[in-house]
Amino acid sequence: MEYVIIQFPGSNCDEDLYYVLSEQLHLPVVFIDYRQTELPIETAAVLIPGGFSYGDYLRAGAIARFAPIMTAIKTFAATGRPVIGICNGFQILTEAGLLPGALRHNDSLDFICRSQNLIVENTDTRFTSQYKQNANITLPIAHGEGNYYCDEKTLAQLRAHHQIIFTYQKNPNGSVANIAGIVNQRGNVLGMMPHPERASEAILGSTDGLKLFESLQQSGC
Ligand SMILES: NC(=O)CC[C@H](N)C(=O)O
Repeated sequence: MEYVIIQFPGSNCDEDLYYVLSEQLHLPVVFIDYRQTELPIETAAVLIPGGFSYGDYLRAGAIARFAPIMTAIKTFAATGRPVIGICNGFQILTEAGLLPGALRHNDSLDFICRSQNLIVENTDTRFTSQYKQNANITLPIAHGEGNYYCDEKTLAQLRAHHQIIFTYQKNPNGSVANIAGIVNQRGNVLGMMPHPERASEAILGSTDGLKLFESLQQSGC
């Protein structure tokens, strides 16, 4: 089985993800170009990396959602297998309708790049099983459009189904309910603004991100 990293024009965290999965966890990983129309038959999980797909023109993720590979990703997600979108990947997943809500410009209108303290709100997922419930972790954030928005009804549904996975300890961007990461109702699609791949090795200052990929590995993918 292979871990598949999607490369869009403007992706810039694809190599970081590749490094963590292949060099640190010794998992089989392949890159798939956004112009492809199919995923490998042996795909274990799809990872959409951070970056500035299509230069964030119109709205981050708004053009990438029309890329040829997105149809195959939707079909894959519909089978219940795991899809992770990190930062720009989260933006693409909301634009594509695979996750509810939207990512708006940070309320400060500044691009924010710094370490951020988070709370792991739900460890009963295939992405977070290796964390302790309510653990305080530190991951980097780096975004201009990380301000998660959804309406009251959607927020109530997210809460009712325990779909809020990560929250900010101190809200950096105006996100509704301090939301930093969510899953879909079925629990197989995760979107998060912080970057676990940038916190997966001691030399980077934090290894708090590694558990996310270890959780996925432990889930049998
Ligand atoms: N590192 C990222 O993926 C963030 C870039 C993102 N497109 C933004 O909101 O600015």
